[in-house]
Amino acid sequence: MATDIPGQVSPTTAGPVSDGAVAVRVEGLTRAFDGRPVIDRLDLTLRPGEFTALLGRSGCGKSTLLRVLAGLDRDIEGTVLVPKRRAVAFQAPRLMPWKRVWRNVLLGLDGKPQRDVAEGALAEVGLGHRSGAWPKTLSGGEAQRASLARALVREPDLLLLDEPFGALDALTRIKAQRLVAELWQRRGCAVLLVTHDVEEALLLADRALVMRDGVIAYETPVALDRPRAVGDPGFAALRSRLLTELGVDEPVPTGAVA
Ligand SMILES: Nc1ncnc2c1ncn2[C@@H]1O[C@H](COP(=O)(O)OP(=O)(O)OP(=O)(O)O)[C@@H](O)[C@H]1O
Repeated sequence: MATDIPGQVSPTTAGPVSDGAVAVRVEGLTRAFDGRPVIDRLDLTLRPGEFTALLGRSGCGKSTLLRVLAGLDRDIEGTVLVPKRRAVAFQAPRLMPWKRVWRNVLLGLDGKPQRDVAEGALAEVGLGHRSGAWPKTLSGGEAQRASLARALVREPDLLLLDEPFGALDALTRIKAQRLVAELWQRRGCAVLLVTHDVEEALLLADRALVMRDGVIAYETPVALDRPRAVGDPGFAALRSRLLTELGVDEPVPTGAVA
């Protein structure tokens, strides 16, 4: 199931990954820009069906890592093994304005465009009725759902999400988070979600990673029952720990004596 993304400098060999126990295996990954390594001998394993959130301060290399896993950046050293079937959705929905929504969903797929396949994916994200619409007539949330449908139609074993809710208003964002949780539970694919939002990570993920200094510097399982709520027992302790790892001090609650 795994496929190798060769680095420009000959990659080191990885162990067997097609045993079904691993969806992604990254070993000793390095990516430098202008001689400065942004990712520096990073190791990472994702299990099939696992929902993982990737946190980290701005500029730490989260998107760079995601682009490598998506196969969009091959100028790397180290070993990257990922499933062949993978899809990515970015913060900007990246719809082609001159193509109707259903054609956008099928963009880049091989074979004859099958509208019913696109409409199946659009229905899954609650957008079946907008299949024939032009992208400019969609709201921000609808465009983001179309972008998710474009990812789903690829039937990914690995879904890569780069801050897909970042530009949405608070209410639309909550709905989009619920949709992703539903899709993940239905599809059973591994998900790697890049987010700035600790609460979002804890609402959705099985495991949260913190990237720092070019590596995964901290990780924790998120062993909270689903569906989750911010007020759940255990939530606050995990949030506080993750914020500390991100170098953010939690505000002292109003009325508390510092
Ligand atoms: N194509 C590029 N050329 C040069 N530098 C780059 C390139 N892409 C990324 N970088 C640099 O690599 C570092 C990591 O960028 P990246 O976008 O991966 O960070 P990030 O953690 O996703 O940040 P943010 O949370 O702000 O989106 C930054 O310093 C960025 O300027």
